[in-house]
Amino acid sequence: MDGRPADSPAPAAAPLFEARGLSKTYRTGEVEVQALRGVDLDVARGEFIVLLGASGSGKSTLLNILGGLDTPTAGEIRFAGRPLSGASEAELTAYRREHVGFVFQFYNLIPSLTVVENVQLVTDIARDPMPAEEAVGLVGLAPRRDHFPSQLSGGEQQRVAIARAIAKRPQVLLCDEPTGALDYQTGKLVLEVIARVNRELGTTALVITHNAAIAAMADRVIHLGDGRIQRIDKNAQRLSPSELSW
Ligand SMILES: Nc1ncnc2c1ncn2[C@@H]1O[C@H](COP(=O)(O)OP(=O)(O)OP(=O)(O)O)[C@@H](O)[C@H]1O
Repeated sequence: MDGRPADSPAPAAAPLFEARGLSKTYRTGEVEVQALRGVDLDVARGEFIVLLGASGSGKSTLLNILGGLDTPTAGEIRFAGRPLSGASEAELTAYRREHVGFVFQFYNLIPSLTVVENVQLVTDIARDPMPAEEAVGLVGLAPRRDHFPSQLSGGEQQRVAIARAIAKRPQVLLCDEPTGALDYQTGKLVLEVIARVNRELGTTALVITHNAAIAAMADRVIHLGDGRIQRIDKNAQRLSPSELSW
């Protein structure tokens, strides 16, 4: 992507992500929407970041560009020192497959497969996965490993989705409103799992939420507004989800 062989070591000191002047304009017929307007951001390896902002402020657009699901209209984005902007579709697909775990509001599990089989879908094709059973254990679902999604609660299904996302040992976990469809207690359990993955596996985590209380879990809180970073708060101390209330 930048002239170095794809498997050459990245500069050790490079942040995991470096975004410079990142802009995104969507054009639908005559209508133009500027979803991002010049975002500059570095994300350190192992960081836990929460993204807050009103509906339409550009949170998902930013997350999708970081995850290689979308491309910027202008600006630069680097992952571990290598540019993602300008990468081909095939390079972005390889990047997503090897390095990025996604968790969305809805779980997208295969109904006819058990918990462990849903995770094996990923471990079967990943380069250096953990055993599917280990991922299922990490999210606390070992006793439910042979159950089907319809036999699980929403929070349990979301934990399967997290197990599926982390089983390939991605460097980054990108979560777009992971607790959006869950009640309070269940949402906390899911957040505990994301915090555990960040802590125990060192996986960098970026979490979009509408719930400002969740911000206390993060190392840094990025407030987006109108396609721009309005403010970045740093937490001196991170709280665990069990210490949060909303
Ligand atoms: N594929 C698209 N085509 C056209 N406009 C889009 C597209 N995706 C996003 N937008 C527009 O870009 C802006 C930013 O959208 P984005 O989804 O990033 O916001 P968000 O902060 O994640 O919002 P929400 O909290 O509602 O999910 C919005 O005005 C949205 O309508």
